[in-house]
Order: sequence, then structure tokens, then C-alpha cells
Amino acid sequence: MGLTITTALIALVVWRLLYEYRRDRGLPPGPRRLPLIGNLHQAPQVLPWRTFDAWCKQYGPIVSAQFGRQTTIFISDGAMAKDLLDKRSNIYSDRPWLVMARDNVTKGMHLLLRPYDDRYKLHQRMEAPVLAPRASSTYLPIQDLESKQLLRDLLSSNDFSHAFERYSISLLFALAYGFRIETGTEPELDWAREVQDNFVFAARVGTWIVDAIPILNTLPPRLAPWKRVAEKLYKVESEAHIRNMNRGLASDSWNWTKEFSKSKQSKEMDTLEFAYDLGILANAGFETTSVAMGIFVLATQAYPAFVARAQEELDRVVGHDRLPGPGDKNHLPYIQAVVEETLRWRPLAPQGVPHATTQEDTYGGYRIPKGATIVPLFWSMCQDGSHYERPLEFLPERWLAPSDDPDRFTNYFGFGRRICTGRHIAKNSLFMLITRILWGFNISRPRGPEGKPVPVDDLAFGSGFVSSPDPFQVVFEPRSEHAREVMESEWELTEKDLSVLMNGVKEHQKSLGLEIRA
Ligand code: HEM
Repeated sequence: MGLTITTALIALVVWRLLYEYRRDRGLPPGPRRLPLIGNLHQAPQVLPWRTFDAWCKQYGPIVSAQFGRQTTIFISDGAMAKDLLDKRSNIYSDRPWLVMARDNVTKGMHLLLRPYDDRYKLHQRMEAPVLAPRASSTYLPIQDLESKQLLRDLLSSNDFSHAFERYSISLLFALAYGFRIETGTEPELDWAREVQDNFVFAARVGTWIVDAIPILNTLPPRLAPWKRVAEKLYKVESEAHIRNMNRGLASDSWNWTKEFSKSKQSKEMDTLEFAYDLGILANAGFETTSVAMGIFVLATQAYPAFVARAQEELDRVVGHDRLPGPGDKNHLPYIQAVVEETLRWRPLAPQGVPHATTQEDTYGGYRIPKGATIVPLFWSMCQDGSHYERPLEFLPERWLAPSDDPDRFTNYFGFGRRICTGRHIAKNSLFMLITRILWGFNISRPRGPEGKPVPVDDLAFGSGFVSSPDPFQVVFEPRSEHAREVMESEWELTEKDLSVLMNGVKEHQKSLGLEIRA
């Protein structure tokens, strides 16, 4: 009997070792794996991209690691990432399977986590008309209004994080649901934050046993405590999306909810799936835009020299008597360079958003298995010294002359068929906010007890999937009394009735020949 068990155990071990040998053969190099768990014991919880970057420096620009059942390929080279995720996007557009976040918490309805299948394409077809570049440019009047409020808010408060959050959520909610977040104390902002935090919590690698061993998800809820957690998070999120969708349908202004509800794609979705589509779209643009703006403010403190040059350009091109606007863009090359450098300097998603393969592939002699998670390390690509001189420094000048380096990484909005669908709206927001803030304000740091400016650490960031700078304080001061008056009067005089503005957006889209149904 004892001998039989020993023999069975040895057979099992031999089988497992053979399985792992076959699974790992031909993969890109990487840190040594342990049987069964692979590199799980090395999965970093703090600033994980720094560890992955160090692996790439040690083993090469394409590295493999095994986290439990999941083979993961890290790419630290921008050209390689484009080769695979852009040029071979027919097989590199899936997402890794996150059992807790995708199946349990969002019940398969989170657009960012959806597999690349017909259902995903149905949602993309429904959204595409309102997110295309020409449609995105029609939202400038809403961005104008929200940015004027942001300037007004910064005249009386230095809480820039709150002002950027309010701007971002108000813009997205105006577009998606036809209502604004005017004070930043509305419950909708709290729900949006809660949903965002829950997503990060549910999607965290190494937190949920069921992500490592998916078969456990067949257990009934009483034996699966994670399912009970998931149900609570699901309730919060689904109720928020439904409430917002109902407000969108009832709103008297044109908005995406009404527009999508007239589409033929929406007829193939039930109410909840439809509500999630809008909710995820609105939430995707909320934290990203506000964190990018926080990074810009950090840059003004860590590398203040660029501010004077940007303000000189604004004074020369725009003058002192009006706010800059989108029409000035082509005459403001330095400001455009500041926007580009803000996205590069400290990428807000330092480990990108992982893709997954739907077929086995080979690249550079290595095998990339079907179902592998592909992590484009934005941090490494943005800090690559062979493409960027002094990469850790904020130097907008690097973008002024045309580049003869085709491999310089600029895919801050991702790759191929999964590229960020809100990128045109996002870029317009960043330009509008950055130009107007630089036009109107000098930003400085408060003085510490010894009268010296409180230092900032431009490498102190959070470990989340969207990584924001650690909290720091600054003081916003109008550049002159006249600048204050212009900012105040622009706010006073601007049209604030959202129905008027959104119905104007609708008419503008029609005049461009865009297909408008609602
Ligand atoms: C500075 C602001 C932003 C940055 C840097 C950013 C970046 C990204 C990145 C890196 C991805 C993943 C792409 C990939 O998988 O290759 C993504 C996906 C996405 N973004 Fe953005 N984003 C921003 C703003 C926005 C805004 C304003 C919206 C909505 C209007 C939005 C909506 C989305 C959606 C829906 C996806 C999921 C696409 C999919 O999985 O198919 N983003 N974004």
C-alpha cells in the first residue's frame, strides 16, 4: 500500500515536471521558476513595474515569468511592443482572464476586461461613432465650460486633485448622461471613486486564490468567501451604473445614453449590459485624466524651468486679454510639447494594460504561447535611455524638432485593436487644461517652517494600476490681477446651461455629417 502511494506520488511529480518542461520550452528568458508556483513568490506588490523593468535589464527586452497558471511576457522595448501588439493585433488583442474582477465582480460586463470576441466588437461598434476624432472635437464647448470652472475653482482653492477629479467626472458625465458634477461634493463622484477603487482591488494580481486556481470558482458561495465579497462590489457598481443610465435617458439634453439607446447594437443588450457599457466608458476617463493632470503639476515643481518658456509662448501668441483655446493649438508648439512630455515623463499606467494572445506565436526565435498575458512596460519604454536623453527629466524640448527615431515610444494610449477609445477626448482635455493653467497661474510650493519650499519627490508614486503621484501641496497664484479678472469674467460670461451646450454638440455633429440618431 505504502509503496503504491509512493509510486503514485513520484509519477505525479514526474508528470508535473514534464508538463512544466513542455509548457516553458522556447519561452523568452526570465527569472528562475519554482515548481508549481513559478515566480509567484517574486510577484512584487509595491511599484511592480520597477521589478519587471529590472528583470528586463537583466534578461533582455522580452522576458517571461510564470505566475501560478499564468504565463506572462514582459516587453520593455517600444519597437517590439509595436511589432506584436500593433502589427499582430489579430492575435494579440485579448485580455488576461481575471476571474475575480471579470467574472465575479463585473459579471463579464467590464469593457476593458472583455475578451476580444463578437460581444466586445458589438460594444465597440456602438461606441465608435461618438468617440471618433471628428465627433470628439465637437465636445470642446463642454471642455471649455469645465476648464473655465476649474480655473475659477483654483482661484479660491489649492486642492488641485479635487479640481481635476471634478473636471474629469463632470465632462464624462455630461457627455455620457447629460448632467454635470458642479461642486465635486455630489454622491455620484463618491460612487465613481468607489467603483474605481473596487476595480483596482478586484483586479490586483496575487490577491485572490481563485485567480490562481480558477476551478475554485465552481464552489458554492458559502465555501467561496471571495464570491460574497464580489457580490457586494457588484451591487454597488451595478446600482450606480443603472441610476446614472436612467438619469441619462430622462435628461432633456442629447447625450451618449440616448444616442446609444437608438443604436441597433443596443437592441442586442439587456439593460444591465447597456448600463455597464456607459458606466465603464465614463469611469475609464475619470481617473486617467485627473492623474495625468496631477503629473503635470508635479512636473511644474520638479522641473520648473519649462514653465517660463511655456508662459513666454502663451504671452506672445495669445496675449493677456483672453484665455487660450483650441484654435491656438497650431501656434503653440511648446505647449504641445509639454502635453506630450507629461504623458511620457511619468506614464500614468506604468505597466500598460495587459493584452493576451489568442494563438501561439513566435517572435525573435521565442515561443509566445496561446493565452499568454502580454505586459507592455510603459515605464521602461518611456525611460529608455537609448531613445530619450536624460529620460527621468521633464524636457519638452525633446519634442520640438522632428525625430529621426521611428522606434521612440509614444503609445501612451496603448496598442492595436485595444487602443484607448477615449484618446481624442483625453488629448483635447490635457491641451485645454495645461494651456489655460499655464496662462493663468504661477504654481509654487508652500514654505516649510524654515521658510524654504517644501520639497517634492518626483519619483514617489502609488503602486496602483493607474499610478498617481503621492500627495503633495502647491499654491496656485494668478499671474497678475488682470489674469484673475479675465479668468473670473470668462467664467461669468460662459454659457452654463448644459442642455443648450449638448444640443449644440448634437447639431454640430449633424452638420459634420456624423450619424446622429437621438
Ligand atoms: C490621459 C488620459 C488617458 C490615458 C493615458 C489612457 C490610456 C489608456 C490605455 C493605456 C488603455 C489600454 C490600451 C491597451 O490595452 O492597449 C486605455 C483603454 C481604454 N480607455 Fe483610456 N486613457 C485615457 C483617457 C480615457 C478617456 C477620457 C476615456 C473615455 C472617454 C478612455 C476610455 C478607455 C476605454 C473604454 C478603454 C478600454 C479599451 C478596450 O479595452 O478595448 N480613456 N486607455
